[in-house]
Amino acid sequence: MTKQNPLALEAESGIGTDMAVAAGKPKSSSGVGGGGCSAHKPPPGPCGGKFAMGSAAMAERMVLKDLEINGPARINSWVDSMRASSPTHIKSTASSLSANGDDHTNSADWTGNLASALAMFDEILKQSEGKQIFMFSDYDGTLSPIVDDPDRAFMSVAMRRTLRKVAKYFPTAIVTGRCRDKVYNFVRLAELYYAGSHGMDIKGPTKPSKSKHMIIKGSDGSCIGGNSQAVEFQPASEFIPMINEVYEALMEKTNSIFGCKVEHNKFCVSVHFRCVDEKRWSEVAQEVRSVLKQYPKLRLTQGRKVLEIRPIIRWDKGMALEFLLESLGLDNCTDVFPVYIGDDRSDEDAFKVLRERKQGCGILVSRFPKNTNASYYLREPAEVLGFLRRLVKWKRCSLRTQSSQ
Ligand SMILES: O=P(O)(O)OC[C@H]1O[C@H](O[C@H]2O[C@H](CO)[C@@H](O)[C@H](O)[C@H]2O)[C@H](O)[C@@H](O)[C@@H]1O
Repeated sequence: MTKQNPLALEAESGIGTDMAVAAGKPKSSSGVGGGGCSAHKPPPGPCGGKFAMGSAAMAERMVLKDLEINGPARINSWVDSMRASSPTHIKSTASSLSANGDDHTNSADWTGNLASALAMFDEILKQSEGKQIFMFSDYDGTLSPIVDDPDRAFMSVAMRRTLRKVAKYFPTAIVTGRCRDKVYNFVRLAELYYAGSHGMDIKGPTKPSKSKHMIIKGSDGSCIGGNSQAVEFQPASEFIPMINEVYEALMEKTNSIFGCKVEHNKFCVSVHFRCVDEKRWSEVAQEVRSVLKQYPKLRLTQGRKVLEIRPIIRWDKGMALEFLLESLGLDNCTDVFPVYIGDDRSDEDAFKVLRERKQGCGILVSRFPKNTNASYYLREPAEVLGFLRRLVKWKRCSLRTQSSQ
């Protein structure tokens, strides 16, 4: 396997940054490389592969981003960007659509763009023939519907039940921008892999699974992978003090903006403006910028009515996906078919990885057409549930057929 260092800066690759973060001098010495950080666990990759580099070495490779900092135009462009990424939905005849007002301004449909993963279900199965499906899913907007209060983004009982069945038949991972503990509290399935904080906090199953997928056989019958070893990885642990500091500062600065909510996601921070009057979005942007100016080693991306502040390391959901495959010894394996389902911009990194690897498939959850690296779409979490149920049903049937032969 080629040993590359993926843990370099976004700025070096020029990928992934949705909004420019104002550059300035570091506020204090408590940032990268500063004391008091939680211990870094080396990645458990079976062959010390491309994820073997420690986060200290990664931090050394950091350089500042060359970003604009001044002028009112800058804030205007932030607000434009916030609007573009979260346009208010104009109520259309499709009355069930977007109670959350962040899909699209028109009622265009997917027809003619991407194919539905439900309609193409048999084709997806055909592609996966003879391969081990590895299920990856985002959480918010994918397994749970988007709601105003991020603390109340519960998954339905049916979704949880189905996810448990999915995990019985396929290695299954939740990959989310959320703090890992928080998403775990929503999902409460110990047999899953979790990659929280946009993949910067990865942990394998904590419960021995009764699953039927742990040993994966190669076409010659040899064992090519399994989850025999514990998976745990935190490539951004040095950033914890900095993230804590930024969280406190953002809480204070946005305190007076009604509806604004700051969420601590351990290795990143989310500033929610879903419930903020649009007239005050520029204030949100202003305050976030004023804080981020002090932290050149943090960057800003956008999700659905949320500004996400995270370390400027080259690490994202796509790399988390690759890391998990490698941890299971499956990264070079053609007998694996990863299926990644997600609704957010950050999920595009994972879709892109699959597209580039020409492996598995990405499924975008969206009611409206978007530019995407995914291969299929599902409209909403209810359709995700339908897809997962079909997958379970199909697997059960094929196992039954196999055992009766
Ligand atoms: O990667 P994800 O699991 O999609 O996480 C991205 C963000 O998801 C959450 O926010 C989103 O869902 C909330 C609840 O439905 C909604 O109120 C918010 O507007 C959405 O942006 C989560 O709260 C954030 O921390 C994540 O960054």
